[in-house]
Amino acid sequence: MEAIRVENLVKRYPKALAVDNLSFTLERGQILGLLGGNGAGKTTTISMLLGLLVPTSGRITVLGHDMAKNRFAALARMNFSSPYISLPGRLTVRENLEVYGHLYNVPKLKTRIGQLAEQFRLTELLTRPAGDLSAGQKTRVALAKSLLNQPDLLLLDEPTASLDPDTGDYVRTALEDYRVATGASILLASHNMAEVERLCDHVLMMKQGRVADHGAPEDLITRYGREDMEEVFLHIARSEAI
Ligand SMILES: Nc1ncnc2c1ncn2[C@@H]1O[C@H](COP(=O)(O)OP(=O)(O)OP(=O)(O)O)[C@@H](O)[C@H]1O
Repeated sequence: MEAIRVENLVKRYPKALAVDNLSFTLERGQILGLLGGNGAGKTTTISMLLGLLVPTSGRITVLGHDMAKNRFAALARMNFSSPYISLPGRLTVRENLEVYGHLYNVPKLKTRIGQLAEQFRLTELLTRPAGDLSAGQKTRVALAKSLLNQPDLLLLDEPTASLDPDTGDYVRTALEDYRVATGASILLASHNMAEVERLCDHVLMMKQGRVADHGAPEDLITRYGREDMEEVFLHIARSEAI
């Protein structure tokens, strides 16, 4: 059974067809990269996978559950981080993690928060209001929050966009370790092609809401006769074809 199965997914806004008949699967234990230029439909797709947006049509199955009928069963076993969703700013970092921990019914919450604070270098920040943190510090809190319930499926929208190179590298290692330790599946939307090459087993290149191409990063690089995923991305993004 796949972690995610998306079939003929469509999201039509009044003035934009954001997702246009999208189909893909994420195999268990794999990391799938969702790539595409600005406005390609990545965030809209992730929002539908999370049940935050209702699809215009199509079907989403997450961890065996049809999201239209049984999304709470799936949501309990998944989590996400996104720069577009901010944590309550007046609550401290610890209070934020406690609120989410209770929502997810996390056992031994204090210990879990301590582990994640250490892992994401947040220990010194636990008593600070979340709203006062820098962009990179907020990102680390969002990542800690995303692992609170030890999800089987993690949806990450540009997880390292605001991190300095050292912290970005550290976070990528943490995500790899989490996947190896738990067998979790990860969907990763990213504009960082070096990150995609390092982390992703498979990538899906979106353009105007559709799949422009897909494959393992090394296969795409060979197929397009390029040096790296940055070049493959530019080639697909600049070509006329979808
Ligand atoms: N709430 C909304 N209402 C109307 N149109 C929207 C809304 N959200 C997104 N869109 C449109 O849907 C399309 C896809 O946007 P989306 O945010 O999914 O792209 P993206 O691939 O995540 O882009 P980026 O890399 O810039 O974050 C765009 O044309 C955008 O203008």
